[in-house]
Formats: sequence, C-alpha cells, structure tokens
Amino acid sequence: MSTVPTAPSTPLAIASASAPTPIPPRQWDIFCRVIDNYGDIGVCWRLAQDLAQRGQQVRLWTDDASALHWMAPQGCPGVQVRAWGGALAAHDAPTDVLVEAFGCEITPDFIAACAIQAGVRGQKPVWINLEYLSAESYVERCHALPSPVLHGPAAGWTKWFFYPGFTPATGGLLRETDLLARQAQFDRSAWRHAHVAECSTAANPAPAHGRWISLFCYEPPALPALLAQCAQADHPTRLLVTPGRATAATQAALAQIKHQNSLQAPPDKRNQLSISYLPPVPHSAFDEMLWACDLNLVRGEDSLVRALWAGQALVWQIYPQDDNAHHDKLQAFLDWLQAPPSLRQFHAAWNGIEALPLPSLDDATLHEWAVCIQAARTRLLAQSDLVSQLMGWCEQKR
Ligand SMILES: Cc1cn([C@H]2C[C@H](O)[C@@H](COP(=O)(O)OP(=O)(O)O[C@H]3O[C@@H](C)[C@H](O)[C@@H](O)[C@H]3O)O2)c(=O)[nH]c1=O
Repeated sequence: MSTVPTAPSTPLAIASASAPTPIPPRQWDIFCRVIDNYGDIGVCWRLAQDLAQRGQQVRLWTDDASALHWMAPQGCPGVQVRAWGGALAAHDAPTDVLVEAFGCEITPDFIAACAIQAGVRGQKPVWINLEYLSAESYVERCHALPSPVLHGPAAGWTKWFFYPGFTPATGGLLRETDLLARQAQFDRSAWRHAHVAECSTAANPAPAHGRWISLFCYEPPALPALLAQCAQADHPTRLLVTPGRATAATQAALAQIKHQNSLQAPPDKRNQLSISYLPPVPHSAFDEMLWACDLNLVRGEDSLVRALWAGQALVWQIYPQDDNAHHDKLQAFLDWLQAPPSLRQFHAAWNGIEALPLPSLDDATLHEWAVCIQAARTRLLAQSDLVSQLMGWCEQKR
C-alpha cells in the first residue's frame, strides 16, 4: 500500500540522465496484468528483451502470456516468463528491481518474500511503477516522484513513478540499441516484392508499386470513407490489414460500402484498392511492416512508438476511454508532434472526435505528414531512451 506521489526529493534533471556505463547485471522482476488487447504484454516484452540485451536478468510475471506465442516465439536469452501469482524458488536470484507495469499491484506474497530477501541481503530492491505513455503536461510533473510505502512488509520502502514520454524531462521511449542499425539494413523494396510474391493470386494480383498502407486499429468510424477513397484514387493502394479487430473492422466496412453500392465488389480497374489480411507476426516482423509502408495507421501505445521510429506518415487511433479523457491525450500528442492541420483533421475524423471529412491522401499531404514525423523522430533520437534512463535511475536509487 502506497500513497500518491509527493514532491521529488531530488532534482528532476536526474531523471533524464544517461545510464552510467557499465552497469552491472541486476535481477529485474517485471509484473504485467493483461487488461485487453496486446499493448500491456507488448510493452512489457519489449522492455524485458531490451533489458536482457543490455546484460540484465529479467523475470516477466504475467497473468496471460498467450500473445507471446506469436509476438516473441523465439523468446530471449536472459528473459524468463513466469505465471502471475507464482512464488520465488529458493534457488532464484534475489530481486534488485521491481517493475509494476501500468499500475498493476504486485501480490502481497511476492512483496513479503522480497522483504525477507532484502533483510537477509541488507539491500532493498528499487521499486518502479511504470506508467502509461502520454504527451500531457502532468507527465513531466509526475515523472520520478516518490511514493512512500506506509504499510505491510515493505513499509518504509519507496515506490517511484516512472513515466515514459516524448520530452527530455520524462522517462523517454523504448528504443533498442540496435534499432537504427536494423533500420539501415532494411530493404523496403525487397520486403514489398517478397510480400507480393507471397500473396498475389490470379484473382487478386498485388502490385508492388503504388502506395502501401498498414492498418492496425480498433473500429475507426472513418474506415469506410478511407477504403472508398483508396478504391477510387487514381493510383493503386495496397492495404496491409493486421489480424483481429482491424480485420473485422475492415470486413464490416467493406460490407457497408458494398451495401451502399459505392464500391464494386470484385477488384477491377476502377478499384485501386487491394487488401492483404495478415496473420499475427513477431515484433520484429511487425516493425518491418511499418518500415515498409508509406502510411501507418496504428493504435494503442506500443505501435504508436514503433510508427514514430519507422519515420513514415502515421495516424494514431488512441485507446478510447469512457470519460473521453483520450481527447486531451490525443490533442497533447498532436501538439507535441507539431502536426499540420490536415493531420489534425484526419485524427479528429479517424478517432470519431469531430464529424469532419477525411482529408484526401494525395502525395503532397502524405509528404507533409512524413516530414512532420521525421522531425519528431529526430527530436526523439536526441533524447535518452527509456531503458537507458531506467537502468541509470535504478543504480542511483540503490
Ligand atoms: C497485430 C500485431 C501486433 N503486434 C504487437 C505490437 C504491439 O507490441 C502490440 C499492440 O500494442 P499497442 O500498439 O499498444 O495496441 P493495443 O491496442 O493492442 O494495446 C492497447 O491496450 C490497452 C489495454 C492499453 O490501454 C493501450 O494503451 C494499448 O496498450 O502488438 C505484433 O507484434 N504483431 C502483430 O501482428
């Protein structure tokens, strides 16, 4: 049990310091409860893997590891996936850092075991509450605030609030040390040709030229309008539709358009839209899909970050909240992005915030959006990434 964050005891500038090198291997325990969708486990897996690739030992405790079968089938040396509620075995290394992701509460039994270990070692773990990503101003205010633990076996310990974010005064974004090298080696043209070879059929020929758009979304109200726009454009569009809600939404939108008779059902010369329905793929392949496209329609949290790193035009469908708190969150992101008016209008329509027409996706518009995203990416690359900051932070707090 802990209280709300209090004023920082140390200057906030400390939070954005780069990790000192070298940092000794520590034992990290990351806790992840899957609420819905794939973002919770997706973020936690990327965090676990990034830490392990920098020499750290990680146990990832989750109540639902099912998505890891396709998201990370290869696993990662240094990362163990454990079932939520499980206990530490006698031979397990004692924990150095506890990370509770997105406000999930670590079970009291686990904390009690950590407290016993800490008593024996004379060393408390660093306890981090890793928050959701937002560009809102409270993130800079609340990042790195302490919250004293008042009750229970860990009374007297401190929980630290760690906020990912887009500015130097926040915890930064996940960015693996080899990301830029992998991107530099990526051959977009070869990727597209391989995709075309894989999915072309006589009935559905897939041009490698034209515009490529990826679709990872919930149920955007403007999806029928986007599909109709692509179908009637004067150049071909290949739409890569991810599985699950994006596929269901696309099929429902196509049925609606067909019903309205604004799109001919079988592809012909008047239908410039060809669609690939994709299977679930591992993180590395998901990222490559984003690098291969001219426009990435993403959602949630993790895919937004990956689309920023991709550096192509992007549109974000934000996770909707009942009280419409996501409206301010989206606005803050677009402000940070310095989004041009057409990109703001597309977001308003795509997210169902205002009943505005979808701007036309002409070449000049997409180019303007890509320039905006690339400028944002450049700003982000000048900042310390989340894992560097987290590792440096934990060393200071030990
Ligand atoms: C479709 C697909 C996704 N992915 C991964 C990429 C991401 O790690 C993950 C998707 O996560 P997100 O982009 O965050 O979108 P999401 O909508 O799935 O997750 C959301 O879940 C809610 C509970 C949270 O409140 C949101 O903030 C957000 O995290 O799935 C693949 O690796 N391969 C695939 O084929």
